[in-house]
Amino acid sequence: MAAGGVDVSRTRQFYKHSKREHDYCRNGSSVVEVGRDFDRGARHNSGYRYSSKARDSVSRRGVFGGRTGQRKHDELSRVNEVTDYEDGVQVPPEKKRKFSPIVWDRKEKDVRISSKNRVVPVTLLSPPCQSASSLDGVALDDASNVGILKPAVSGDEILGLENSANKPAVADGFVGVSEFSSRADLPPLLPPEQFKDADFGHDCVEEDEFAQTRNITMSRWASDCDSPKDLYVGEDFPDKRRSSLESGEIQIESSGGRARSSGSDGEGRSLVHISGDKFCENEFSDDSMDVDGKQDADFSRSESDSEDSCDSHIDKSSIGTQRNINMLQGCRSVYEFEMINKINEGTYGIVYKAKDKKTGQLVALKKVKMGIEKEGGFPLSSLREINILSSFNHPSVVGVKEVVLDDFGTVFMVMEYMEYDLRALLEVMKQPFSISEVKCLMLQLLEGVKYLHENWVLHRDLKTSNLLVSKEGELKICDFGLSRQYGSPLKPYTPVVVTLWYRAPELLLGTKQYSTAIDMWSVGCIMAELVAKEPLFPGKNEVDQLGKIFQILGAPNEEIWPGLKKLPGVRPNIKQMHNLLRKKFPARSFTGSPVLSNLGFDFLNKLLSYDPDKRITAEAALKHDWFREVPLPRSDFKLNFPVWHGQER
Ligand SMILES: Nc1ncnc2c1ncn2[C@@H]1O[C@H](COP(=O)(O)OP(=O)(O)OP(=O)(O)O)[C@@H](O)[C@H]1O
Repeated sequence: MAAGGVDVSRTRQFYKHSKREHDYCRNGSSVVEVGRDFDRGARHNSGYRYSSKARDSVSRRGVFGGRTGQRKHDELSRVNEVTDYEDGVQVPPEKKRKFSPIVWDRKEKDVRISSKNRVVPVTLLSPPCQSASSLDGVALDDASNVGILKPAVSGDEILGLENSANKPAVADGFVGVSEFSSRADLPPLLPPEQFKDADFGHDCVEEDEFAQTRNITMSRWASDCDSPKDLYVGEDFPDKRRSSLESGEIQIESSGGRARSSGSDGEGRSLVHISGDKFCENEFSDDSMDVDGKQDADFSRSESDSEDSCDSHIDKSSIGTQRNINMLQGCRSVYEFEMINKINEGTYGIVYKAKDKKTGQLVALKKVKMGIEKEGGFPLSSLREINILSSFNHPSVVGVKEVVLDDFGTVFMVMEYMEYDLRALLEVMKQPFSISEVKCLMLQLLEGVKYLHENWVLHRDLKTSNLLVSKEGELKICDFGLSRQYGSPLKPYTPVVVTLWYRAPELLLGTKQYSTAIDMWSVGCIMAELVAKEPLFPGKNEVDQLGKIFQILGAPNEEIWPGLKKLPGVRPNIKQMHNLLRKKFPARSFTGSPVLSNLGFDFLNKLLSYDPDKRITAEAALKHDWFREVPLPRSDFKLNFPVWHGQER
């Protein structure tokens, strides 16, 4: 293990030594670009150019506007629950202080949401410090209609949130927000151990079920203010019930409404606040608009909407380096973009390539699909994604510039446009990536994952189709719909996360207290896929998935994975005891098998360690000697595939 980290500047030096050429680019000629590419130069305008300088500055400056390493250390060391790392593996779960970049404020503010026919009072927790108070957000009313909040100026606000129908309250989907009729109804906080032996499965309640209130909150990500007092959500905080909330979780007030278990009629009031700015009055009567069809290749409409900005009241100096600076420039209309083509469709959104008519910049517009979660309405996973992405600023995390709306209230996330995703790329490539290219991609991925984990976010759905790549060879993590913040001590979360093929064994075995190691397992699966050009564990269901893992890595036992027998999940009947990973990735091959050097194999093994506490962390992974041996990470990595049309993609 190297003593120092492989930071990007060093990596770039490594790259320079690499002479290997792309061996796959010439094979991509059958793919034809159909979409119009208006402004290639503008691709990175809102994002972050992949330069060593810029990357260094991001890693040096810390993440949320000036939290220093020392400070972090002090805060962490104030408690006796610190996760430590030795030789890059997580030392068994000592506890660390819950410390999350999002802290929900505690002072309540009465706010009313203006509905077409009524004004709904909701409780808005005021931001912890001044800079955050100038921020707006997207909100849901009790009918799960989305609105964009006006900046708070007094305790008695009227917010422009149209409430068109008395639909059931916020969908939970993966998020599973608890609702209670009032604060007084809140059940007592259950300690995690009471959940330990609970059943789980597809009905398993998500972490938010353990949240006790539904309060509108303000993201701390919107603020530079990070006094330790603000950050503590633990014993310092008088209201234990609220302190039990996983910090940073989207909290929703539900008063006079229903408890989910009661299944009553959705009279409750709910509001979710995510960072943003600018009050936009919109009608949210129709939750979807067929952009493909009706709007055709242009979102044409009056362009004057975009002029309607509210910059004036924003103290930009207080915003720091966070990405939500873009959201502060006002909520624009989607008609200010010209749609070029559909790129792809996921569970939660349809992604279009579009051009900003004003700037000519290419963007990706992700249209939020309404009503796809259990209770209909605006999906909380999308709120979560917007909240997280608009707060993050890292070259390896896809940038969200702003949120725009159409006339029907459909929400679109405006993201920086990336030409490829890794899954699609692997499918069309005839040859696998070279090792130096894999290293280049892995370094970028690990930097992004390290950034997320340092900021207390688990992605929970890392996979090749959620890794976007630009023609310049930049990799960016996308799709934060399943991601969530975590804290310490760990709380029980649903194990039903992460796409099956990339799901860690502890999740498959039903653990509810998991941490960053689950993402690292996914990173291991991704690395194997990049090297071999095919998924490592393509299971058909959860038992089959575990079987595939056991067949290659050998069935785990208590010796290599202490605590294994306590995990509740079903084990496939596989007696294979030997680790056959080396056979799959030999040091040399004459048969075309993907090869890995000893260091490469050691690295992959550490990513795919059964025991999550021994699994390598992102930080340690970046320091692994594999990145320092020849072939070095490629410095001039570019992709020459034509950008294929959405339909083909
Ligand atoms: N910024 C972007 N630039 C270009 N393509 C993108 C961008 N964001 C997403 N895509 C494409 O759209 C696809 C779906 O995006 P995304 O994963 O964010 O949607 P989703 O609905 O959350 O998907 P999932 O079903 O995996 O949850 C991606 O796999 C990628 O191909």
